[in-house]
Amino acid sequence: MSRRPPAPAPGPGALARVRAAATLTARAAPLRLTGYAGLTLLGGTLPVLAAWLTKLVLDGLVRGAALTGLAALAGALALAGLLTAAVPQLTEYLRAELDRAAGLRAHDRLFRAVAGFVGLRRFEEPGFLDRLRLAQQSGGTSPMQAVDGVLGVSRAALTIAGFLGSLLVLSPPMTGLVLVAAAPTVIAEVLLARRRARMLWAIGPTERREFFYRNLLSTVEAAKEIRLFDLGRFLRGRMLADRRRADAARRAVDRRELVVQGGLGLLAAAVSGAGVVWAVAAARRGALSVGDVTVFVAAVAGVQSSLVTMARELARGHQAMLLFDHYLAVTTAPPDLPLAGRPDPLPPLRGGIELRDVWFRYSAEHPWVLRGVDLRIPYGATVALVGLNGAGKSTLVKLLCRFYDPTRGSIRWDGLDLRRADPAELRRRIGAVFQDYMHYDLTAHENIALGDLDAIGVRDRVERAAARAGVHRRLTELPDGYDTLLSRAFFLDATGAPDQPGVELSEGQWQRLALARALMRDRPELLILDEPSAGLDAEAEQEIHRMLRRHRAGRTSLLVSHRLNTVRDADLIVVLAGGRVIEQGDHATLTALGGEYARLFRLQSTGYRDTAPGLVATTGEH
Ligand SMILES: Nc1ncnc2c1ncn2[C@@H]1O[C@H](COP(=O)(O)OP(=O)(O)OP(=O)(O)O)[C@@H](O)[C@H]1O
Repeated sequence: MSRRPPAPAPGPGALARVRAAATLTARAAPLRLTGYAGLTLLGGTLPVLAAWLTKLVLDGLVRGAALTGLAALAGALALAGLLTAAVPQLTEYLRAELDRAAGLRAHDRLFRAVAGFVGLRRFEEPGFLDRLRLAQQSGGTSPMQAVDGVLGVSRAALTIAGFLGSLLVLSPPMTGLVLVAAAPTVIAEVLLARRRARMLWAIGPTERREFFYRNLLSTVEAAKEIRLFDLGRFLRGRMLADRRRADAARRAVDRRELVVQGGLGLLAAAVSGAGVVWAVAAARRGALSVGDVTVFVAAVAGVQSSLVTMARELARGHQAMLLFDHYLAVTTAPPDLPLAGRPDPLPPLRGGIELRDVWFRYSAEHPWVLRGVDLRIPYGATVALVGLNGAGKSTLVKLLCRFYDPTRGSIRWDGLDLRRADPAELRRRIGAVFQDYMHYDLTAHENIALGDLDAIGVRDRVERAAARAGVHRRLTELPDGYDTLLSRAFFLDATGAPDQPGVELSEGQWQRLALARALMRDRPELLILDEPSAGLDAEAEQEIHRMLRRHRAGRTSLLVSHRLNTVRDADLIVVLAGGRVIEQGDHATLTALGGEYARLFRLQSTGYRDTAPGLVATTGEH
């Protein structure tokens, strides 16, 4: 927490938030909410009813009232006792049920909202990620807590109103004293809740970092390097430092609560002690009956405890509201890309894709990555994009998929600016394999079928894609063939089968699987292959490129690769440097030109021919 994060943007007003939480809960389980609200409010009236019935019984006994009257009162008192015992149990059950229903709905909405961001920008904003973390943590419980807060306050208000009425009858000055003594509690609890919510927001980044260090400990990917470089102690130190910083912030709020709530508790005890002394003295003088004393004692205790409950419910509700605010901010966030109100239909690709003076940077604080790129990917042609690390190749791929819009300039699909197109429609027309592809902890079949969900149950389409990517045989050799779970983290069957752990593939095999996933779309109008063979052995690389050449024939495709021998037969090779296209042409033209491409190609082919150590066969750092 070296730097205080920016305060969260103000959310909707308190009433609007309560309404949103109540609507979400009511839509999740309307009947259960009605039952819960009814029982909660009934619970608020029962203590007052019991106190008055006790008073009437005692006064009746002292007066020597008739047996039938007394019996009726005693029966009513017993019934109130029964209800007092049963209502909390029922309320608790309904609360748990409502909590589950509202939690399910809230998580579903959150998942849909996050999956619905069409671009990637939100996932790179630290402030938004903090909100998302808080929304994920509290999203399932905060709507219910907010509703609970409102109902808790209403129940306490009912009890207070009942007892205050009783107190007013017995002693107006004492009523005022009890109220004055309770006011600071209400104010303090609300202020404490605000402070706690602000503290939770402030330690968000620290906790996120701590989670990162903690998570490293359990990931296979990090395990090798942690051991090799002996990073365990270093990472533990970092993790503990972050944990301690977050704990210190929590402790400071806990201590403040201890002091404030302890002091207020003592004040309340003093007031109620004074009240009891006054009531006993008044009864001794004959100003109060025995029943009056019992009602008075119950009323002072009832008002005080209900005021404390009300203050706590207010505070908890307030805290839940602030957390719910993060949930609302995520679920109602505006689109991360400006979407056309009525997108133009994307025409079938016939002419080609054109980048016109495309400038791009990831944000106003970041440097320009692309600086006026002009490029044409003609229909039916294979265009290869080459350049040093950091030249902007993957960024250009992301713009083509419309994960971002160009900062300036435009990308045109047969003349249509991609900003005017529906991103989902665009992505349906594209087949792509990215440099940083995913490993899904799912079966081999599912890992491939995700490329076209319509084929999730169609075995032969999945097998055809796997065969094209050269991984079919390996998959049939797995213990359960295509149904083998590709994971070391989970077991196949959530209900058991602990003797069937998953299988882990080699990186090259995973890459083929990612390629098979991309090839599930039978006839993509644009095929994007960003380093599709980086993890493959030389033989596999040749084989994959031979297959891809066949697959690409007559299709529009963009191939990004550092291995220049795999791009030499592309129709057009484009060299990117410093965010601009510096050369383009086919292999023969570019080698004859003797520029950057020729230099890189020579460097790589010399690396293969020369046996002298020290010669590097990669394109190096930009
Ligand atoms: N999400 C991001 N936010 C900010 N900067 C980024 C982001 N992604 C990439 N960059 C920056 O953009 C520049 C271009 O990155 P890009 O990944 O497009 O290069 P590349 O040509 O694909 O490199 P490589 O050959 O290493 O894959 C780099 O300087 C990188 O630091």
